Amino acid sequence: MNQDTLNYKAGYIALAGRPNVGKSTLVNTIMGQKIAAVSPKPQTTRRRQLGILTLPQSQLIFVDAPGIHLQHHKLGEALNQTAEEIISDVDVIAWVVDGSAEPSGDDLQARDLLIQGKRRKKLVLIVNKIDRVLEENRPAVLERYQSLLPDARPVLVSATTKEGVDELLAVISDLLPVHPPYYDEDEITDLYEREIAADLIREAALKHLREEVPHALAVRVDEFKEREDGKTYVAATLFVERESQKGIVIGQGAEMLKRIGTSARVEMEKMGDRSIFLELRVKVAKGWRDDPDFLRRLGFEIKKKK
Ligand SMILES: Nc1nc2c(ncn2[C@@H]2O[C@H](COP(=O)(O)OP(=O)(O)OP(=O)(O)O)[C@@H](O)[C@H]2O)c(=O)[nH]1
Repeated sequence: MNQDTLNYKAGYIALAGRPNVGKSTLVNTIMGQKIAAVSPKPQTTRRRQLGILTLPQSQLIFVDAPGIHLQHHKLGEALNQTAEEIISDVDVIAWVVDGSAEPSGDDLQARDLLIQGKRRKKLVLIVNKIDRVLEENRPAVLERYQSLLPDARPVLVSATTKEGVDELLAVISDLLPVHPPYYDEDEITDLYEREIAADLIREAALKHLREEVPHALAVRVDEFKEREDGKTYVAATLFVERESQKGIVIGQGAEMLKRIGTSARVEMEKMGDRSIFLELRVKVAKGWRDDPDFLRRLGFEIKKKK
């Protein structure tokens, strides 16, 4: 074993914060490709998202914890529970906040959840969106958030301009335990392809449907396989709660579903650099948001790290 292998660091990092602070955008920036669903609407991240960054000296496994929020549905509970469980199972917890906004009640709620599960965890404070903050105001913004989590190592970043992102990676790498890499570089793509496909389809649906159905929509990827003609065949089901929503998702003459399919396919092709044949269908699953079995099947469960 050479020196490098002995000092290699690897670990899990939870990105936690209220919805819309830019967690998904940050993961995408760090990974340099589209991994997590990004949308201007809050609460797009419905389940555990992973981006794994393998550097020469460290492997950073990002867990994009769901936006922590209160909701009456069981889905809300599942989201909060997921966040808690993720946090108890990581090496570093990063509290992501929006530096262009004042700290809000939701921020504090997210922070309290982090502190609760803190036990021996390393903390990082990621103040995002600093491209929207004037240079001279940045120290004050940093101080305001830092006073809310004084034990954390603070970093100012912009997920959109990439400012501060290298420093962030250095700070996190520094906090990780010495550990061999958890994943081979090749393994990473296969592992998450289906999940990424489901997210891209969901994202496309949210984009086209606007306010009409979003929260009642779940996506399951049923098939994902390479075909002999070189295309990748992907079949997925969009679940809605009511017949009327099914009609909206399909649209007149299946126009809406076609539009969703095209957008999703384009994004999937961009990401994977290959041709995709995408088949979508829509099904009604009444009350799926309150059905624990359904939620579990869609991936709202915690896989323990290996
Ligand atoms: N100006 C600016 N906008 C950003 C930055 N990071 C994210 N955004 C925008 O903020 C909005 C929310 O970003 P997301 O990445 O979807 O937020 P999120 O925290 O993952 O939200 P959920 O998925 O709902 O938990 C999007 O419109 C992003 O384009 C940033 O550094 N600067």
